[in-house]
Formats: sequence, C-alpha cells, structure tokens
Amino acid sequence: MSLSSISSGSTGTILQECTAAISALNKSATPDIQARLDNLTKPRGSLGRLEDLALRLTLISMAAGRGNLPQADPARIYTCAADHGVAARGVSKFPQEVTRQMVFNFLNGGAAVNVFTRSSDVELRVVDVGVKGADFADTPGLLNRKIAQGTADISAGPAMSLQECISAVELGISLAEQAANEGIRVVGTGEMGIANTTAATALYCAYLDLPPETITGPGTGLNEQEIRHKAGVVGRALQTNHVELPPADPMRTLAALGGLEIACLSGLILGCARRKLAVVIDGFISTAAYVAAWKIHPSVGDYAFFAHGSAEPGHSVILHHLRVRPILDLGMRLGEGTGVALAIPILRAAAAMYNNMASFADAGVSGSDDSA
Ligand SMILES: Cc1cc2ncn([C@H]3O[C@H](COP(=O)(O)O)[C@@H](O)[C@H]3O)c2cc1C
Ligand SMILES: O=C(O)c1cccnc1
Repeated sequence: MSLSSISSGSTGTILQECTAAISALNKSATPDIQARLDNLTKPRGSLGRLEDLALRLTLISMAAGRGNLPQADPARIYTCAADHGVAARGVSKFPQEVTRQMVFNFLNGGAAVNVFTRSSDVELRVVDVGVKGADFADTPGLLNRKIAQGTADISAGPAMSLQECISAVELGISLAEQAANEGIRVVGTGEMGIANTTAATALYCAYLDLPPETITGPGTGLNEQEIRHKAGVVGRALQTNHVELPPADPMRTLAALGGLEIACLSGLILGCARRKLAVVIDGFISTAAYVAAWKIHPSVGDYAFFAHGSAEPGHSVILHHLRVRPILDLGMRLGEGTGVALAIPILRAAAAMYNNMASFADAGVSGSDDSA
C-alpha cells in the first residue's frame, strides 16, 4: 500500500482520511464468543459455518461499540451502474445500451435484484456513477451521481483519469458513511455495466499477476473463440497501460483498468471497513472492486463476507487466491447484487442463532461428556 501515491492528485483527502482510519478487527474476544457458541443447545460446531459468521459479526459489533451481540439488520445493497468504453471491442454478448436499459428496469422494480431484495427484505439503492446519456429522472431509491459518461476503452489507454477514479472511490466512501449514520448494519455491493467483466478481469491480472487466459470467461455468454478474443483485449489493456506487476500504486491501476462503478464499490468497501460495518461482496465484478480495496488497505478483509461463488470460471480462482469461502454456491453469474440479496438471510440466521438460542444451562439440557 502506498498512501503517498493515493494522495497524488488534488482531492484525495477523503480517501486518505478513510484509509488512515481503517483498523484491523480486534479479535481478543474470540475465546469468549466461542465459549458462548459452544454453550448453545447443540453439539459443538454443529452449525458449521454459521458459527464462523456469527463469531465475526459479533467481533464487528464489538469493534464498532454496538454491544456484544451480532447484528445483521437493517441491510442495504448499493447497485452501482456505469458504462465501459471497452464494450466497443466486442467483449460482451450484449450492446452497451443495456446498461441504461437495466437501470430503468431497476427503477421499475423488474430486475432480479429487485425481486430478491424484496423477498429478502433488503433495501436497494441504485447509483448512477457513469451511465452514458442524460441523468435519470428523480426516483425513490436512485442516486444521480454521474462522474463521467462512462470510461474510455482500456485496450487503447486509461479507463479514466486519476481524479475521476478518486471521485468515484470517494463517492463510495460517502455512501458507506451515510449507511452507517442511518443505522444500517450490513451493506452489500451490486453492479451493472456492460463489459465490466473485462475490466474486472484486467484488474485481477494486474493486482494478482495472473495471465489473462487463466481467468477470462464468458461473462454474459461468449463462446470459446470470443473468450480468446476477450483475453487478447485484456492483454492489450495491460500492455497499453504499462501496468507494473505487482502494481506499486493500486489507485493508478484502478484508474487505468477499472470502471466508475467498480471504483465506487471499492470506496464503499473501504468506507464500510472504516465505519466497522459488515460488507457483503457479490460476484465476479464486485470481487474485483474488493481486490482493489484490499490492495489499498488489507484490513478490509476483516469486515468482508463473500456472498456466493459465481459460475464465471475465474471467480473460483480468485476466491482461492484470497483464501476465502463464499456463503452460497448456486451457480449464479448475474451480478447486480443478486448473490448478496440471497446471502443476507444466512447472515441473519447466524446472528439470530447466537442471539436467541438457549444455552444448555438455560434449557436444562445435559452437556456432552467432555464438557462435564
Ligand atoms: C440483461 C442483463 C442484465 C444484467 N444484470 C447484470 N448483468 C451483468 O452482466 C454484465 C457483465 O457481463 P459482460 O462483461 O459480458 O457484459 C454486467 O452488467 C453485470 O452486472 C447483466 C447483463 C445483461 C445482458
Ligand atoms: O459473477 C458475476 O457477478 C457476473 C458474472 C458474469 C456476468 N455478470 C456478473
């Protein structure tokens, strides 16, 4: 991490203040939390990974000074939308206009993320960070925060200026601040942007020093030959932008190869870590935003939960690299925040288990032989 390079440009103050205020999670209460988990009326460890989720949610509550019980409500997803110049290189099955059309679909409540957030009782906010065209009309749940008319083609030069990238990251930080101030306890990431699997792939290659062929996949449905073409476009983007491996300055890499919605989500993740809010990362593209945030400040990992393993083949490679296990594995590959909307009920169940189950003593249930 290089804070001095993050400060390059005239207005990185919010970002600098944010990264300076992020700290690792204090894990000293782990044995006490584990003892409580082990005293609940169940064989030790029998609720599997729900117990790990409850443990970390409890540590997060304690670190934030919100008491010593886990909280997973209320929850809010920010679905950030922006266009990508690299869409002109034939890297997606769908035309660029779909980004804008899908934002209208979000605002009308008809997209998968609308349906899933309604069924999970999660609030949804849609953020226009850089969708091509005019601003959207004021609509409840929409934030008009367009920074630019999409990015430029990464295979021909940088996606955006460093200044635009800082603005997008700082927008994300401000969204986390607002969520924290409004009492939100779990924040989720979502995105919409045709061709953003190409930007995400380029970011992974740069940050994790991976060859494009190993993680380039179909996105919205490319065939084998089209995937090879997409990997070539990613390779050109790395070359044209003279990306150093590994990059000394994660912000410059994000500006060169990322997207406005991706940078905004990186800021959201950093902002959640700063305010000690649990943040749930969606699929392939959101995880690229996470990797950028993690390169800027590795302690974001303490606050992050991975919603699901995407069917986009590169995602499992990346999750393995990060040594993290997603909550769900449903073979989904949509984005928008759909995986988060489905994973939040699991976090709620983990919190409810810790908060509401009876202990052996309370219920008059005999403990195991070795707990005597
Ligand atoms: C109708 C439709 C709805 C979507 N919702 C999310 N995505 C997803 O697909 C896009 C990334 O894939 P690629 O890089 O191949 O373009 C992103 O917008 C992502 O959110 C969608 C894509 C489409 C076509
Ligand atoms: O995993 C995702 O989020 C994903 C994968 C392919 C296309 N859009 C999104």
